[in-house]
Amino acid sequence: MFSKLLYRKRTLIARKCTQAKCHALSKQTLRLSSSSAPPGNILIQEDETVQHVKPYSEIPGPRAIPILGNTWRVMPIIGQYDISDTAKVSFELHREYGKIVKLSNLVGRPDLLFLYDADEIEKVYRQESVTPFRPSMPCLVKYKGDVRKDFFGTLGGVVGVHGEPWKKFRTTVQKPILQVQTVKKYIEPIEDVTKDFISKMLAMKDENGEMPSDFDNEIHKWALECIGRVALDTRLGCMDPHLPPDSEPQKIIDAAKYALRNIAIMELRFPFWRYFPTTLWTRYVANMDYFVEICTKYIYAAMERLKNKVVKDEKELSLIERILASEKDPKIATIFALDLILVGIDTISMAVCSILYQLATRQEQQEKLHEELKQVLPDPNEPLTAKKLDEMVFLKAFVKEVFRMYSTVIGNGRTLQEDTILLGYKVPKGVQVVFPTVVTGNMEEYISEAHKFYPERWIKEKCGNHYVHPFASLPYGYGARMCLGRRFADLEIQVLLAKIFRSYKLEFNHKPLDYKVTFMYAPDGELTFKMIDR
Ligand code: HEM
Repeated sequence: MFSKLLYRKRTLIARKCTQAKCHALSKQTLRLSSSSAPPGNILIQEDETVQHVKPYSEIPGPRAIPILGNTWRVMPIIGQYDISDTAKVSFELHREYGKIVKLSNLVGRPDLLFLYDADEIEKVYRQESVTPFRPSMPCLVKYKGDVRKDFFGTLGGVVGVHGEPWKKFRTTVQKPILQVQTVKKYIEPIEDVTKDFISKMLAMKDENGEMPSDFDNEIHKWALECIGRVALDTRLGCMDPHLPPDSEPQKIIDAAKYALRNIAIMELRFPFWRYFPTTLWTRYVANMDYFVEICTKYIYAAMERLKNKVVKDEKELSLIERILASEKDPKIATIFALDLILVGIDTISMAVCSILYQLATRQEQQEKLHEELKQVLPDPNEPLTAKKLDEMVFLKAFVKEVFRMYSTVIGNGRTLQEDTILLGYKVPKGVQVVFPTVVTGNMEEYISEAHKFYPERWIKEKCGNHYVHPFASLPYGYGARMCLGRRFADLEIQVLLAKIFRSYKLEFNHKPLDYKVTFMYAPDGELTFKMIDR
């Protein structure tokens, strides 16, 4: 039995969607923490309708079986949900159970609560504390806090770290990495990397003018070269046309893929790795150790360079040099670099795979982009500037539309820090709430003509009556824990698209590809784009 609760619900409020500059209708309800709630099981809305607050146990969802709970559902062969296709699972749960779905009794982890209501997602985000808890990566928590406690000590970084230690670290690094001035300094270096990448693409064309079957790995190399320039202050040499499989860059890419792409398996299937060193866990640790070694090597080299540098103004310093100059302990820069490299390769690479595939299969839209680029860059060889990037309005809208329709990160989430009423159910603290943006970003209720690929919906002057709920599609998350690399991710994507599509056309003349989740949601198959001179 649960106690009786009584509270007021705010009425619907119509408001302009700030993100899309289009109007969105949103309703908000008040949070009800167990301590502040008056007793009762009735919820009175401002329009005086009465609704009952239902217990957590009544939330619909797949039924758990004894001993194996719901874990069996994600097991190979016997499970009904394929863990490698979490996007499909997200759609299936919504179709079968509605806007709130509970996956309970998962062995070794808290319940997962899938929430498909943008207003309620907004509520959870807006009510989060100054130390939001993103439920992710217990394997990384074990690695940083247990296996390599000797290295990390009390400095865990930001990824997989929570509470005060997270806040302290994030406060130290957030200002430099999110400052527009810092990001602008990297336009030229990122453009240099991208020019090298395009030369490489031209050299890679086969007799049909197509990219090789492992072109996605080439995109990973471009992404690593960019992030290496930002987080390690070095050019790692990924653009070398003859990189052997055991080269340092390829080993970093493989390690990042391994660390991220096995997370779902380690977290959702029976967590044997918690109790004894499984093969998966042993390889995970070896990969993470490799990251520690690489980051230590390059950050100490950057520190040595800085010692011999005559600096007149802080503005002359790179991102890493700023952190090294302001923090006594070089481990802060090393652990920061490790977090950025760990999550900054696969995310952006898969986003780029998806965006290029969408452009290559939407020739009309690609022409619009080319026309815009011709206007902003009449001379294709003139260097990019912040002002020119600002003027690429259609380019940015196209990227947002890909993120909305094919959400690269299929969802985000928060562990509730307090009991909360969600869609009329009393959800206890500790439950992990999942926001499946891959589904909410495609719901007609929140996005007009959601099924239509329409980049203009993101352009104020062109969106007409289209509305976008501001919490239906949040590619970089929201609030104090929002993506730390978002400014660099946007910059890298913009530079790449501007450089390719100003001078070349991409086509994809093969069977359409399905989307699938590895760690990110991206086209599943060979990206053999045909590259044609303009
Ligand atoms: C298109 C590419 C990317 C997407 C879609 C993306 C998306 C996200 C999302 C959804 C989160 C969780 C935010 C939240 O909990 O509210 C996140 C966190 C994070 N991202 Fe990104 N990201 C991308 C690229 C990058 C890159 C390139 C870097 C590094 C340079 C990066 C670094 C981080 C870090 C460090 C966090 C953890 C922040 C924290 O917990 O305090 N991301 N990202």
